[in-house]
Amino acid sequence: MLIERLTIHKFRNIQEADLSFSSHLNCFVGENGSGKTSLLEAIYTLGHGRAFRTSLTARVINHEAESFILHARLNGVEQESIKVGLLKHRNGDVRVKINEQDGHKIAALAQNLPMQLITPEGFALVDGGPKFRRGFVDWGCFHHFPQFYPKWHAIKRIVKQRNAALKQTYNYAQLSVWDEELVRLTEEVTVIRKTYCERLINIIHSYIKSFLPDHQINIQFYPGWNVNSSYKELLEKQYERDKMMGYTTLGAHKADMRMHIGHLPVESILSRGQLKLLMCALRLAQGHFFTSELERQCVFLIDDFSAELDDERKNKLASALKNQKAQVFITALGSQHLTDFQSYHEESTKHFRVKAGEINELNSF
Ligand SMILES: Nc1ncnc2c1ncn2[C@@H]1O[C@H](COP(=O)(O)OP(=O)(O)OP(=O)(O)O)[C@@H](O)[C@H]1O
Repeated sequence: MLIERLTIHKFRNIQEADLSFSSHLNCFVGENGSGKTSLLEAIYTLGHGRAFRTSLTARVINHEAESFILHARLNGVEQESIKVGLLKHRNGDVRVKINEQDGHKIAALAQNLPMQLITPEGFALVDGGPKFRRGFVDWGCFHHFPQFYPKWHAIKRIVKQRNAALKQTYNYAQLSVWDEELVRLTEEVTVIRKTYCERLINIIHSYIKSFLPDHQINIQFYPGWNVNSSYKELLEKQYERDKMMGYTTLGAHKADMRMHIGHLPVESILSRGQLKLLMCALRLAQGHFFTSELERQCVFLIDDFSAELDDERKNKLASALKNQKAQVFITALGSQHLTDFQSYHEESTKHFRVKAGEINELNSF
């Protein structure tokens, strides 16, 4: 769904804001430290329950306030509008409202507001550890397969218990109490991840073809162990090693979406700008998947867009977003950094100036 209207109360340096958005392109321009990224973080928080630069609520509540409140009216194609709200207090209280009804879980916000984030912090998706790509894959699985998260949470709980047990003087027979359930859930979660990745990787390649036509990037889902072996047998075989290491070395908690050029990981070959394009390809592919397969339009949050991309690539990215009919929120220091988005029609674009935490709509820049 898309965000039609957003109100912000006491979020970082934004004291109060009441904003109506375009369902296409929304541009925010302002000096360093004015509050542009804070605005994107407020939107992100409404879709994830937490900000992207910190998971600590206290850091995003305005210094002089006890809580922040975010409200939005969401609209989808041929769908009734939904009102969502989130309050987080310094004392740990969290309230999620949907259509004026309290008591919802954060996951309900996420279901209604699929989002993709393209920021300098997001680089970890391509040059960081497996947990970032695993999180990315799981975000797609969560939206596509409702049964995914309960199973994945159960795996994480069992692995934690198993790791604690490995540090005690258990023998393998005692550990197998956990392993039976772990194997069953791991197989189920792996089927979901694999099914999703197969579809997603095809879409990623179509974007790579456009953004990085000179590179043959091999993308493969890695389930967390060598698939030629049965996970059950492997757990038994690995027992001595796991015991020595003090944790479960193989399993769904080690899954990854590996990206290579030849035999080398992409981060050792591609330039910063190319890695940024690859990150965009991944994010666009997931957005495309949400729109085409789940019929849920995606919101894109893009911060610090101009750095590291040449004009041709910026143009391609802008066109890809336009073709996807995504709702875009983009920030820049000055309007000159947004010229690649000029292909968007004036009537489908809204302009905002951000100054010392105040956000005002303008007729144009
Ligand atoms: N909890 C908070 N309460 C009040 N102000 C805060 C809080 N956290 C951060 N700030 C301030 O909010 C301001 C806006 O930060 P933000 O990151 O949104 O700026 P920006 O416009 O994106 O800047 P840049 O262009 O440099 O990235 C900063 O001056 C920061 O010190």
